[in-house]
Amino acid sequence: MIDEKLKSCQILLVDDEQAELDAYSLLLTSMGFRNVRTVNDSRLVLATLESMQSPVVFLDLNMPHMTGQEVLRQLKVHKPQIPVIIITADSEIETAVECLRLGAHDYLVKPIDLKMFSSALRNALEIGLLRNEVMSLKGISFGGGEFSHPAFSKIVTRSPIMLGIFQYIESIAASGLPALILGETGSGKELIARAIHEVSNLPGEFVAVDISGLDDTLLSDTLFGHTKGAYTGADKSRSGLIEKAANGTLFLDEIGDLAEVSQVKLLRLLQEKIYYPLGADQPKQCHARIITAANKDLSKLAGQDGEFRMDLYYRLSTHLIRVPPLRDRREDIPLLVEHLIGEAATTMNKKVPAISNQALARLMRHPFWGNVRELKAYISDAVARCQHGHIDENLIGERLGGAIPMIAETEGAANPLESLFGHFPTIEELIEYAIESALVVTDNNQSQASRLLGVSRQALHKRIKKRHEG
Ligand SMILES: Nc1ncnc2c1ncn2[C@@H]1O[C@H](COP(=O)(O)OP(=O)(O)OP(=O)(O)O)[C@@H](O)[C@H]1O
Repeated sequence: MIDEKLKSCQILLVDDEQAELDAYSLLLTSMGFRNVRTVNDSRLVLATLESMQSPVVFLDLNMPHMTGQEVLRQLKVHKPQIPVIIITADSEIETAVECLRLGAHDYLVKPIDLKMFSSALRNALEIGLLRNEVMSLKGISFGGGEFSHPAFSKIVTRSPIMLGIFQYIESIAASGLPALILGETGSGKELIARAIHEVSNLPGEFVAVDISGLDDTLLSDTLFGHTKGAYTGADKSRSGLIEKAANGTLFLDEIGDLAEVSQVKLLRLLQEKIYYPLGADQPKQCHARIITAANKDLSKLAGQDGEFRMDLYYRLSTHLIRVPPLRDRREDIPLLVEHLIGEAATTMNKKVPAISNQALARLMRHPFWGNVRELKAYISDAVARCQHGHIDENLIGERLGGAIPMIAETEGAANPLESLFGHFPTIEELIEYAIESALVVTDNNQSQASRLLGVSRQALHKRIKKRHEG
């Protein structure tokens, strides 16, 4: 029997399978528990716990993104007072026992025996309450969502998803295994990669390389280096970026553009940790951690389209981070605006201007297809042009004028496209409009605009040239 006081305690169920979460929720509700919450993405556990009072956590072991073990390690650092009950399959008992060593309160083997379930839960609830009483008597508090590592101070955010990513970074930083960062252009993937490097405390350098537009020979030369005489003009041997990143991190951006033959070389590098400089017979050892990023959904490219090798995708995405676009974390916009105004004013040696509420509201409604980079361009422009220490709506509106409006701004029209063009546009007009908007969003950077449009830099350049000629 579980007494009424305990039934008002909070319980968090963590499992990637919704059916399991539903079944345990139902069981707990039928036992009289009134405060049951569920999380199906293990990266969000810490963020969810921020708003819970002395809960007990039921944790599945086998989950994507972060395993139960990784979550447990994180909880033991940030919320050591919370009792965690591991739910495990028969085949995972060894791992469950390891979890007990890491500080889990108990474990239950599937299929769950109701009596065992009830007694483990009562025990955990009592322990949890006791720990909280002791902590409040001693005036101790844990957590609070603080990320003290200086690496995180460069990433301005208060989005729970981004804070969940910080927690994830803390737990994977030390593993040294490859990480793949997916997200739209300008969303902060490189900042995240740098944060992983810094939190890892590796002695070597962080070396970033944008591999889009590099053919296989150029890529091999850049990463692997060459021996003297490897090709005409190679009059000196040169070590590649893998060597430069030794004991540090090699960050390969735009990995989705990697040619098929280069994909094979990268796979070998990840599997065997060796590579051959151009012209060399002897392999060299790779001592760098590999982090990659893409603004295309590589899992789709690897899946349906087969453009990207599935085996390589799995290797690269041992740790996987999806950075949300800015329009899905609008709560970050005011913070970023304030930060970017300060940064721009300092660079331009100007007094930090204030921004009007209307100007901010205008930014809050904007879709930001170019994400933080686009916001940064608007703010730098506004700071440069503002005259009396004040950024008003006009200053922002002039810049946003040429960009794609949110669908909500065209509400009321029979069709948003008709309202935008004054008639239903042809495909050609839509393409022209998309190109123009991408150039506005990226501040006329053709390389970034081509990424935004999903075409090669050469294709965009050709199109713009044709337009000028015509
Ligand atoms: N959360 C943030 N806080 C502060 N600055 C940010 C943030 N996110 C991005 N930025 C800034 O926006 C710009 C773009 O960020 P970054 O280069 O990391 O994006 P990206 O996703 O790697 O872009 P791309 O896909 O084009 O390579 C940089 O100047 C970066 O400093």
